[in-house]
This record gives sequence, C-alpha cells and structure tokens, in this order.
Amino acid sequence: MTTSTNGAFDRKPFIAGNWKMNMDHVQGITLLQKLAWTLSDAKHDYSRVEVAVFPPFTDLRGVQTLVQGDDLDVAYGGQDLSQFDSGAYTGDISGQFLNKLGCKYVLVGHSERRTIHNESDDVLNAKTKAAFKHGVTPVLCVGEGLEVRQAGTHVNHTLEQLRAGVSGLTADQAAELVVAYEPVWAIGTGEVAGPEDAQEMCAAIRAELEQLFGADTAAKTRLLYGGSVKANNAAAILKERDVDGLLVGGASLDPAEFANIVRFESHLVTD
Ligand SMILES: O=C(CO)COP(=O)(O)O
Repeated sequence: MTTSTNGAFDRKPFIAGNWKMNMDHVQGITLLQKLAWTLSDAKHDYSRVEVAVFPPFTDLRGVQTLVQGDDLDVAYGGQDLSQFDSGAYTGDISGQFLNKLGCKYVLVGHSERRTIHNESDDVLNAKTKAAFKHGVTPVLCVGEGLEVRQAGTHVNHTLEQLRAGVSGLTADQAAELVVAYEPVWAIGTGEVAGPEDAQEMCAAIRAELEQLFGADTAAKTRLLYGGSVKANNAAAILKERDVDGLLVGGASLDPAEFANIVRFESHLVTD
C-alpha cells in the first residue's frame, strides 16, 4: 500500500473482522462496545482507516442498534447472503434483509463456505450480483488450498476464482467490489503468508482486474489479505503496495488485539 507525499493512501485501508460462528448477540454487543472504546481511547481516525465487523446473522440487529445509538463509525456486514431475493429457501438470508439492517458489506465465497457448503463459482457469481442488486458491497473471498500452493499453481487457481466471481459485473461495480485473498492453508493455522506472498497475489489480482475492467477501475478496487493476521504481523503485510487491508478471523474476537491491527500505522513508525 503506497502513500503519496501528503501521507494519503492510494486506496482507503480497510480492516475487517470476520467473527465466523462466534459471539452470540449479547457477547457480540460487548465485543463491539469494547472495540469502540479502545479505538476511541486511542483517538483512532476512522476517516483514515475504515473498520468493519462481520458478526453472525443473529447479532446484526443488536449491532445496528449499538452503531446507531452510539453513533459509531464502524461498518458491519453479513458473512453470507442468498443468491435469491426471497422465497422458499429455508435457512437463507436475502441481500435485501441485510440492506434493511444497514449492512454496508457482505462476505461472498469465504473458503469455509466454498468447502463446507460446496458453494460453486457460479453460485458465488450469482451471490456477488445479488449483493450489488440489494445495495450491499460484496467482499469476494478467493484463495488456494495447501495442495494447490505446493503444486505452485496458486496464482492461476485464485485468478480463476476471481474471474468466475466478477463475471458480468460493470466497471463501476468492480471498482466498488472488495476482494479478499485468503490462502486456505493460512486460515486459523497460525501459518501466515509472508508479506511478499500477499503482495504477489494481490498484484496478480489487480493485473487481472485491469485486463477485465481497465486500469482506472483496477486502481480503485480494494484488495485485502486474510489468514492468521495478528497485531504483530499486520503492519508488515500492509506495507505491500497492492494490499489495501486485512480480513481478520480469530484476532478480531479480541478487542485489544483487533484495535491494534486497526492502528497498524502506529506500528509502521516503530517497526
Ligand atoms: O478466515 C479468515 C478471515 O475471514 C482468517 O481467519 P484467521 O485470522 O483466524 O486465520
């Protein structure tokens, strides 16, 4: 992530916490309150670094109430959405419902959805389009498993997921889209991809977006890295030119740790 001479980033850094299936709605409120207090104590400048959380669906109404009531500058979103608008889809959640709850973002194609729920590239493309249709910005997750990484075909594999996910989007949608590169072998394993691995893939993703949508668009799309991010490795990853933010799992459940990741710039100075 490069900065211009006035200290502004090319794209606004985006630090997102994916709570996964953790935190019931009472615990979720406490976590968000603690995060907001910690960031407020540290005088975090939200205009400089955007912060978002992705709680379970059952927490979203409580999160909305807290964000509105305390006027918090924290965005929130769903961890998944249906490709359909409404109807006989038991257990699914429409993008329209997420919009109504004030969700700004929604995760699409997290590796845990791709593997545990067998979500195909076609379904994920439909979900990406459904998110835009309902005014919610998709965060499209892509990334390879260990075997693919060991075979050395990780760039091709990930770009195939990307191409399928963004198929049929307009350039404006591609510019608004957020893409999260999450190598499956680095998720929840403590095995973090090196900054150069994150940069290699994010540069490849940006080059592919440039091919598909043009350079002006690709220069706007925010690209995140996710996989075993902690406060002590966040700053080094974010120093990379094409990495615009982080999608944090386990460490986002600890408000002090997550706040330190959000405040990565203070570590850039001391690293
Ligand atoms: O999957 C992730 C975020 O979506 C990463 O999870 P961890 O940070 O726990 O490795």
